[in-house]
Amino acid sequence: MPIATTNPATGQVLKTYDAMPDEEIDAAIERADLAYRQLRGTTVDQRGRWLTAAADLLEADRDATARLMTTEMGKTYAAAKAEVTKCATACRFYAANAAAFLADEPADAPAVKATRAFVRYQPIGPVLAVMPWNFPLWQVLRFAAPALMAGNTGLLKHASNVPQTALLLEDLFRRAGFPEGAFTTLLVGSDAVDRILSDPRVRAATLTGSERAGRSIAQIAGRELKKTVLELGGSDPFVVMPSADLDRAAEVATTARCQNNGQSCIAAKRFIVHTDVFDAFAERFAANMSALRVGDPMNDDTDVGPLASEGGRDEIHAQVRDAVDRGATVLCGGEPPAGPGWYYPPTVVTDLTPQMRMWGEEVFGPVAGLYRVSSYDEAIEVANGTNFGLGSNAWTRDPDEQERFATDLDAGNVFVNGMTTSFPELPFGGVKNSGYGRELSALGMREFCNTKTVWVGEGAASAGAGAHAE
Ligand SMILES: O=CCCC(=O)O
Repeated sequence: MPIATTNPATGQVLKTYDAMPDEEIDAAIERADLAYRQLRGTTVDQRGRWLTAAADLLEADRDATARLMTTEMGKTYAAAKAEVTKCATACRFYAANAAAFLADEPADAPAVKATRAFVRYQPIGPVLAVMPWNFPLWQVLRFAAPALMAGNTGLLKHASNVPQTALLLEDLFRRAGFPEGAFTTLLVGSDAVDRILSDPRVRAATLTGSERAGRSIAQIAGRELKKTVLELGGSDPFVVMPSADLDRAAEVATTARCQNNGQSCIAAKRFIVHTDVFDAFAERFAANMSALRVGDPMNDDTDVGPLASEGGRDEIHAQVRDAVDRGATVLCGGEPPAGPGWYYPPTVVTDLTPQMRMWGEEVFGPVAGLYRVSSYDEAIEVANGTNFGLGSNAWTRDPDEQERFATDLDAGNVFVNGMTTSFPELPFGGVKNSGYGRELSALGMREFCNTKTVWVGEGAASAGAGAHAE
């Protein structure tokens, strides 16, 4: 895939880049390693000041950054502005909380026959981040903010269709004051990942992307014995039970499916509805989906912009066609409009069967699958019946059912009477083929720390648990 900015609203190639040669990659890794040695010697307060400066810059440059993201991958300008704001919030969150997250944790010293025992969190070095185009700023920031606060450095291999956003990120951290090399964008293709991750100076990798990309990174990291955090695809269930507030559920379902033009790993994709309320929900949902305005992502009144690539648009249309050819029913949408741009209308498909691609595959666009079930158990069976397990949503006003869904849904996130959303305060990640490890919260920061056990016997000097935070 060429490294290029191509406007999905027009199909026009706006800017292309050559991939970095190997010598430049090696030099960047060297700078990242040197910066790590420098950064780990700074205080958490200092790093917090730099990250706060990054938040200030993000807010000051919000509109221009949002325009760039919209131009590169087609999300609506309104969504892009919200993404920038969310990134600034995450930076402030980690600037404020890193000291607590990194503080020594005292353990029960007498139980382990020590005078003192504690856990200390320390950085591990340069981390490779392989990131996707769908939230081109947020996916990177949610790795970079905790990683830099912990004293690690970052090497970014971003998706090839968002090179300018990738370069903006490097510039952001430099302008915020982080040392040269603390965060570097590598304009490279995926063929360079093996070389980068095999370098002994690179200590770990995080990837948000496809299952195929996750397997590839995990293989290299396995060979090199390096830690990985993987956030892969999802085909999130959205279960609606008879006691649900149907108007609200149908409204949130529409947002949950079509957020980011339908291209979110945690978008609700499979709508599993109890037969008692199926028709009422389906009518509301299809009406809401049909009412969404599809068009130029820069227009304020656009709800759904183009898909990020022609291939992505063709893929979801092929999934819909496959379902229809095998007997599914389209309640709305289902045909891409003529004309320039990679648009696809909000679509609802029902009468799905396990033979259809849509049943088990992730659909990465504004296309909803609607499933009828006749009991709680059947809802759980369908909801858990894919290889994915990222987010999940359950709509019920029955407190017992709420409890049961929280336990029974096989996913990294369960949202009851709401849509799956990432928050800096909450861990984020999946199970099954949706990946492993957690981003965000204290857990996300500690994924790339050495969780060091310190045991001190008789006669030791008095450094110790409680205050230390690098
Ligand atoms: O695409 C997956 C992540 C989406 C989010 O964090 O909101």
